[in-house]
Amino acid sequence: MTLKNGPIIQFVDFSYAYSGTSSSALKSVDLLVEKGTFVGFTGPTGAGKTTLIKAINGIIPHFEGGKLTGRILVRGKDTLTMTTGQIARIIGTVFDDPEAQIVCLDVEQELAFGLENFGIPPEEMEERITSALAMVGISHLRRRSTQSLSGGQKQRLAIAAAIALLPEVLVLDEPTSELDPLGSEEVFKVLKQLNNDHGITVLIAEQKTELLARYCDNLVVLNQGIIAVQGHPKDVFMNKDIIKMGVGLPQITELALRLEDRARELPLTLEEGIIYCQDYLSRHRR
Ligand SMILES: Nc1ncnc2c1ncn2[C@@H]1O[C@H](COP(=O)(O)OP(=O)(O)OP(=O)(O)O)[C@@H](O)[C@H]1O
Repeated sequence: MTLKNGPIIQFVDFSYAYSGTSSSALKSVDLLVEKGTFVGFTGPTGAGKTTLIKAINGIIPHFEGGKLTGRILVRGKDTLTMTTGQIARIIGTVFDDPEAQIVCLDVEQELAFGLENFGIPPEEMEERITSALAMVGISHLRRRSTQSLSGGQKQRLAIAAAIALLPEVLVLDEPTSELDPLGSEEVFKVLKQLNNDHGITVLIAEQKTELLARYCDNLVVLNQGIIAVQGHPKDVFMNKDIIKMGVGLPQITELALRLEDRARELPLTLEEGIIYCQDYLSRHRR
């Protein structure tokens, strides 16, 4: 397969079992992520999404141990030969539980902490902190104590702390789990903006298929540790197998499938849904 911008992350026949378990959480995963793309990972609970994220940023196997075969290459280099510090220079991570990620007492310190660890000069830190907070819409919280933030605000802070480090790749494990629909949409908008304007490759594990449908260039469905389906969201949601796996379709897509089993082209977004409904009504008007 030829990629316009070349691969940034590559899984080569990668399998992994957590220590003390006999069955593999990921099985023979082959995956090529093109630099600059926005890739979503979804699948039922226990499918291996978190495991895949932890394998990309080196937590697996560097911290988790376990047994693996195959390779993961980041910018062409095997993660086994890199330290987690070296991987973190390329890959920023946001977990679903911001509590586990936030270590400082106030918002500004939280961002400064990562920048100091990366040896960013003080004169550059100010600009990075200001722009990262603005990008996720929490500039007004700069002086607040991290303990006083709501769950959603903490999630935004965790994202700001990751993007302040200007990673080439951002991996996020359900970063909108604490957010309402509007807040979730805003996070995806921010990620898309980072992807478009700064060329940051975004890899996001997420259950909210409406958002994945709207924002991803490529969608990967995991099931029982294997890549069951992957491709453009439109093609992935056309595949009926994913419903059997328990992957929820975007509501508008589900509506179209209920109206006609063989819809010509499935709508994925509200805008496409409106066009689809107008077309459906004109075809079924007596
Ligand atoms: N630390 C661990 N030790 C042993 N087994 C684990 C560990 N973490 C996850 N697993 C197992 O690995 C498999 C994949 O889990 P993983 O958390 O990657 O799935 P997931 O798709 O992220 O699920 P969810 O949507 O529920 O977060 C599951 O069978 C899970 O029970």
